[in-house]
Amino acid sequence: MATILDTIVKHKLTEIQLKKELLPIKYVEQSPLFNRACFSLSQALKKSESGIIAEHKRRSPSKPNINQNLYVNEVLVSYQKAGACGSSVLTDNSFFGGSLEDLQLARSSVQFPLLRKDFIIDEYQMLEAKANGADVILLIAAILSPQQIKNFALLANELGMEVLLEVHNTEELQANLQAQVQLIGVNNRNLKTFEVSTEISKQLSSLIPEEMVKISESGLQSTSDTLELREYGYRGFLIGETFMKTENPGESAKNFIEEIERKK
Ligand SMILES: O=P(O)(O)OC[C@@H](O)[C@@H](O)c1c[nH]c2ccccc12
Repeated sequence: MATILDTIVKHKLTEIQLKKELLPIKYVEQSPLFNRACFSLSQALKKSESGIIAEHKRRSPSKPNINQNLYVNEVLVSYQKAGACGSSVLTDNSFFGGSLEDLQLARSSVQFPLLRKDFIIDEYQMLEAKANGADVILLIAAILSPQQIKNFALLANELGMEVLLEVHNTEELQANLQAQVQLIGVNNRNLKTFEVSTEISKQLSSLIPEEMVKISESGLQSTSDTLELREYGYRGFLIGETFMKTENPGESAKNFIEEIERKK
């Protein structure tokens, strides 16, 4: 049976073909944002006590309505004020209700690292990420070959962006230890079944090379989750729904970060 990931990737392929016809790469590279210097998420996380990367996410395949009533620029400004290290902005439209315009609006609102959260399967999307304001791109091991990950990571680094490589099991991690990536994210959510458990972050932590910043992604609901994972070497915590499902995500992020600082 086709999983949701297969469906998303299939859809992306068509979408990218169309985009390449509408806007060839040479025009993407002419964006005023294309040559700017990027913010470093890995540096921000290393310096931070809380390590929170706060995500803007309206909906997802498993949650059709997280929060559709907010303005991305307002959410992002409040995340930065709350003391987040950076933000992740969903740019997939069909399955998550985001867009590249969201990323651009985010870029014009804040001065901290932005991750383009999408399903990257083609170099075109990396150029597009840079041209629309991203500092970091996500590469998902479950949908790419180790060779693609190596090549994509090199290109992203050449463009001045950092790479967050997302894995969900030992095989995906071990197959990609050669890639030049700055950040490794362990997704606590199995994208094939939607099950969530922080156990996977704990299990994989000791297999991640020291020089890569460890990030635990998804399903994090409380400060005790992040404080416990810090003991396993995690320095970054990617949180979407816990903040976005509230009326004021920035306020939720602020309370979360203040609580971490109090407990430490
Ligand atoms: O909303 P959560 O459970 O806090 O999760 C955030 C983030 O980790 C999640 O949105 C995510 C992780 N990897 C992805 C890949 C694609 C789309 C989304 C994601």
